[in-house]
Amino acid sequence: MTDAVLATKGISKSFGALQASLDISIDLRPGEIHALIGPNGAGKSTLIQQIAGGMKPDAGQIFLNGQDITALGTAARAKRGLARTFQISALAMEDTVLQNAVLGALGAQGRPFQVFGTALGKADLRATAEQALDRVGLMDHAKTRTSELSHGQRRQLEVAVALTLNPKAFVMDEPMAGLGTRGSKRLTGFLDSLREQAPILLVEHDMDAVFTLADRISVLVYGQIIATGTVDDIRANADVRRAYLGDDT
Ligand SMILES: Nc1ncnc2c1ncn2[C@@H]1O[C@H](COP(=O)(O)OP(=O)(O)OP(=O)(O)O)[C@@H](O)[C@H]1O
Repeated sequence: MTDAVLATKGISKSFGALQASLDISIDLRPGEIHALIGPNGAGKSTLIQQIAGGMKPDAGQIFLNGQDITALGTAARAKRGLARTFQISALAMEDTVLQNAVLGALGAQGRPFQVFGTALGKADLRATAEQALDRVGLMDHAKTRTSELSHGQRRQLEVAVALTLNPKAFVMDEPMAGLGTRGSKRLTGFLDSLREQAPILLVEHDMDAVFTLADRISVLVYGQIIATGTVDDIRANADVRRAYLGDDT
């Protein structure tokens, strides 16, 4: 598996006659943002779910830091440092920003059911949570109720919660969805800086964000990776232009 942080090897998954993933091998290297793009229904979510542990592949393996994690469930993968963000939001909207981050830190320690009042008092948990909030620029909003945050700030808070797990790799599912132009630009800048922390496998429809952020792009069409390469490689690839980007790009 060379030095890949996260890798799939020959992942396949079908739903009846529909082949949603076909022999997919991709990897995520230290410090990179690897974007996964493809038309609607190409199989991006299916692949991400198999990587995160919510869906079992019919065949193939998934490796985190060279270790085979295929048999592990979502929680076990998360504990090992696979941080999936931006699926249906797991934030507690009525709690404060700090409380959400502390809850994340609690989960990271395997104590998710500890009484909340006690948890906030625990200096180590609070320190972990505050450090994560500081990293994403939300410390000024620590006491703000989460429901009062903008969409973009909620995305940042989700990253902060993920950071309390000390992630080895991020898997991000459409972080730009629902954000306006300004919000997308801001989040793009933030994700750009986050790759130093841990590499990011990024599923995203916003091509401006993808072309700005991605070190490499893989293109998925009908369950198969048809190309992997740099932004320039992908822009110039005739198959990709035909299948996905349109010939006018
Ligand atoms: N649980 C399921 N049962 C049956 N078919 C499914 C299931 N999940 C996904 N599919 C089908 O698998 C194919 C791939 O779907 P998937 O959601 O992975 O695509 P996607 O690339 O994420 O699409 P989008 O960009 O619209 O989110 C689609 O044809 C979809 O209808």
